[in-house]
Amino acid sequence: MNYFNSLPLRIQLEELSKCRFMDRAEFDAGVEALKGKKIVIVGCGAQGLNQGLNLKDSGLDVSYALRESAIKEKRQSWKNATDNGFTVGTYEELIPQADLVSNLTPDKQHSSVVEQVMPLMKKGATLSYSHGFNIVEEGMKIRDDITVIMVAPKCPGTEVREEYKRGFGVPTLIAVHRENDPNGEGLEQAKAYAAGLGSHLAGVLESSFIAEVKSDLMGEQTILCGVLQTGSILCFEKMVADGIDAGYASKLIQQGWEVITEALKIGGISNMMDRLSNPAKIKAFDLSEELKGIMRPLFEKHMDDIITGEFSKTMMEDWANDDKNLLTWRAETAETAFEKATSSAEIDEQEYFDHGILMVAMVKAGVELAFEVMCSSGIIEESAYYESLHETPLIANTIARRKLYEMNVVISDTAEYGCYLFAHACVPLLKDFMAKIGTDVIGKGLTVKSNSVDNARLVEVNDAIRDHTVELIGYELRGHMTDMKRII
Ligand SMILES: NC(=O)C1=CN([C@@H]2O[C@H](COP(=O)(O)OP(=O)(O)OC[C@H]3O[C@@H](n4cnc5c(N)ncnc54)[C@H](OP(=O)(O)O)[C@@H]3O)[C@@H](O)[C@H]2O)C=CC1
Ligand SMILES: CC[C@](O)(C(C)=O)C(=O)O
Ligand SMILES: [Mg+2]
Ligand SMILES: [Mg+2]
Repeated sequence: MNYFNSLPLRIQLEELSKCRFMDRAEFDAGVEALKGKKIVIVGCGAQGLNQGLNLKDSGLDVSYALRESAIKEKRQSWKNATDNGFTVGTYEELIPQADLVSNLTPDKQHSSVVEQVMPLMKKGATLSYSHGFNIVEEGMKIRDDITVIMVAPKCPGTEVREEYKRGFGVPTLIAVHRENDPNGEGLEQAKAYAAGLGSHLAGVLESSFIAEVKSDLMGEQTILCGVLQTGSILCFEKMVADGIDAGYASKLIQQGWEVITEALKIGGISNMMDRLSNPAKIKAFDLSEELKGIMRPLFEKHMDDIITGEFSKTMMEDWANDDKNLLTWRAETAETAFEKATSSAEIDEQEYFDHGILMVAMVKAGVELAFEVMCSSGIIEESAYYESLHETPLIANTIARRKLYEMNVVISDTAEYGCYLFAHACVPLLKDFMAKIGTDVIGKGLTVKSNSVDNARLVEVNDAIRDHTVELIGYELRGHMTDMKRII
């Protein structure tokens, strides 16, 4: 039963809007609350491996419980854990001694994993998640003596590790399930876990399972993955159809998302737009306004379906149908012309902006729309910021490595499903828009020789960019991220 839908409206609204930016001083105790405790992570995939490595490097005692077949067959999860020197065992061997069990298996498996693990957990232990789907959308009930917490990095697992190694962290939402905090210790444990990941250096929000689930699903389906997938496919097809070399087009997109969104990460939409010449900025602004008009109903549909539970219902139907949609969409993505092209050509950093005006417009439109629609549904600005603007560069990093394949491997299966769902609706939606697009905004750059523009219009555009709420909250939140490391 859908837990969110079972709650009275008053509690739904309270949970949805729960979000408090935590002060760095609240983490002065570091990992103390988990020091000397046995942490057993179930699953050693994208989040499991990288979270475990950070926790171990932060001085915590981490081991991995894997299903028996993974151990017997020495599967990748077993290799991930053993190659990194962790103790690995079956549920029966490790779970009974665990003080904290972190469930980092795919969302689809949560019910079955929790049903196997729960009877083995000792009295008073803690169960942790990195995404609340199982609790919120499936209504999983956890034994009364068990504390249930969430530590959800707003980021792919690979970047959880990379940012930690750079001496930083990734913004993370923490929460305690309101039905399961028997000893009132959940928050201290979640804080210690987040500190072990390095997240306190980037910013931790004290939130709720519900706010995390609804905002996480929305971010990943739309701007974070859906828009980048849609944009990659459409921009590549357009360039090649207009005679641009496929190797150049492929590189412009594959690396372009990372270069463009690095500007976003450092200085928000304002800085990203400021990287364009005056005429190109005005062009990108106009394109993004048009894109926002076309895509807004689709963003709203995704948000509505996430809030009502319609999205989770249809995804769970696909789980029950052996992931037919997910696997078909995954295979189709592998066959797209963009995915198959080889990226070649030398491209200067500035050229990614000058020749990628449409990509800049897509990022701006996607970030603003995701942020606006999340906030209009009761999600707090800080949370909406992390799920839109902040995380986009981290996802773009994955495309820069090995295109859409890498992005879809690294993100969770839930995010991958939502990404394809969005892209399948968005690609046809933008057909007429793309028919009017020329190589001046994607591939070659504007043909104008001068940087001259009408002053009044430039002021109007700059004001609209800078006054957007995502910029105002972003300015404040980035102020807390002074340790952030540059990657370009
Ligand atoms: N991917 C990401 O970057 C993010 C993920 N999350 C959340 O983190 C959680 C983990 O996701 P993610 O890291 O993507 O997962 P992965 O798909 O990368 O890893 C899954 C791990 O679970 C194991 N596993 C799979 N099926 C089962 C099963 N039936 N029983 C036991 N173990 C199983 C796999 O090992 P094997 O098959 O060998 O047994 C593998 O080690 C999810 O809740 C997700 O929403 C949150 C933020 C970002
Ligand atoms: C972007 C998708 C994500 O929510 C994440 C990496 O934060 C996921 O589920 O993978
Ligand atoms: Mg996420
Ligand atoms: Mg997710």
